[in-house]
Amino acid sequence: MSNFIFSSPGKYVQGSGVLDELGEYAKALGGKAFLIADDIVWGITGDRVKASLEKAGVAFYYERFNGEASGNEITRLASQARDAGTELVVGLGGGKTMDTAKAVADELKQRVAIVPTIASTDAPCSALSVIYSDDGVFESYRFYDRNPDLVLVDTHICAQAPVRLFASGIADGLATYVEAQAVKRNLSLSMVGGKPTIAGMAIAQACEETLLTYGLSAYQAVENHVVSPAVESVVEANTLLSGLGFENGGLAGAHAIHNGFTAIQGDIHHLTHGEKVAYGTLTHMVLEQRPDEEIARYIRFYRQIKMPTTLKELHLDNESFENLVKVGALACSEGDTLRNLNPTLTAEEVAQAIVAVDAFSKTVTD
Ligand SMILES: NC(=O)c1ccc[n+]([C@@H]2O[C@H](COP(=O)([O-])OP(=O)(O)OC[C@H]3O[C@@H](n4cnc5c(N)ncnc54)[C@H](O)[C@@H]3O)[C@@H](O)[C@H]2O)c1
Ligand SMILES: [Zn+2]
Repeated sequence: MSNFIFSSPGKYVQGSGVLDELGEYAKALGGKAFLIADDIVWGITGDRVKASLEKAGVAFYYERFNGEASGNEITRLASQARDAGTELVVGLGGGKTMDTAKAVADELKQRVAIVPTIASTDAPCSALSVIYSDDGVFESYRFYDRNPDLVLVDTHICAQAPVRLFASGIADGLATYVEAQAVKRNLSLSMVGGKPTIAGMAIAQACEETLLTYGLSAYQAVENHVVSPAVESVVEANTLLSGLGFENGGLAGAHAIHNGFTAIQGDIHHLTHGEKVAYGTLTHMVLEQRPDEEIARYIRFYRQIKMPTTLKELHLDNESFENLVKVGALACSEGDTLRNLNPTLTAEEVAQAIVAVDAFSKTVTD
């Protein structure tokens, strides 16, 4: 018998302007920080990060993130950090930067602080990284003993980012309760290797409720680059509730199908994690035969926040059925979570559900 397990980050701090407090919070984790960010993110945050760390007396070394959470990039950065003699890893940016920072900290057995600059995924709080090849094909999940020691989210910065990334975070968050329910129903295990706790399921449910209640007005506020109370709630749902919810509730079809999409070459590569997860969630719902009206509700909501609900919007309308079976095959692979939805599913059945989502979506009226 497995145990009930709940795992979470050491500290979560969210607020408008909170980036200026990074130094104060980081000080408790180490005296010399290794900072990872790409050029865009460093351009947005660099000066404030440096000022805040200097003020708190935390020394630092900055290294540019090259863009992919791959084994080679992790090895390169870990070796830089070793040479620089730093004690703490700080990852600033989107999901790939955070996943890389967590892996680098794991290589070095050091503490890690995560500073999301977009509310685009539920990567910040989790004790795992999604690892890709240098070319961006999904390879594996890498699990850690502990969650990040600190997650610090500046809501003002997240609201300045493109609204598409914010909507992608909402879509990633909407998958959380759908998948956790499948895990629970199938008596499967969560991402922390335990049976889902009441806490884990309640958080996943609160995530869905928050997003469906405030998601649209928050989307409109971020489109205008302002922070409203709804934006604060949705940033928390995208980041904390979704993160705790998926990890402690578990993943199933939506994310396995998202991972499957990386098997296809072409324009789908330019879509965000959340956009692919949105379609994966609808496919998951078709596979578990949710009532039409429930699926239609999700389709209408995704449309309002401009997430894809058709194969055309996924740039897969010209793809052969054979290639969709390849997506299904990758989703069905041993290391992935489709079995938590239904262990008997085949690659063909997944491909058919992908087509069925498109057919149904075209008939749903606003
Ligand atoms: N480890 C986990 O638990 C977990 C969970 C969900 C997703 N993921 C992973 O996260 C990755 C996707 O993350 P993502 O969608 O954030 O994309 P990303 O990390 O690939 O890219 C984010 C992009 O947004 C830019 N950006 C960041 N902040 C910005 C800002 N404030 N303004 C303008 N641009 C900004 C960055 O420069 C970058 O180009 C995938 O690899 C996925 O597998 C991991
Ligand atoms: Zn996700």
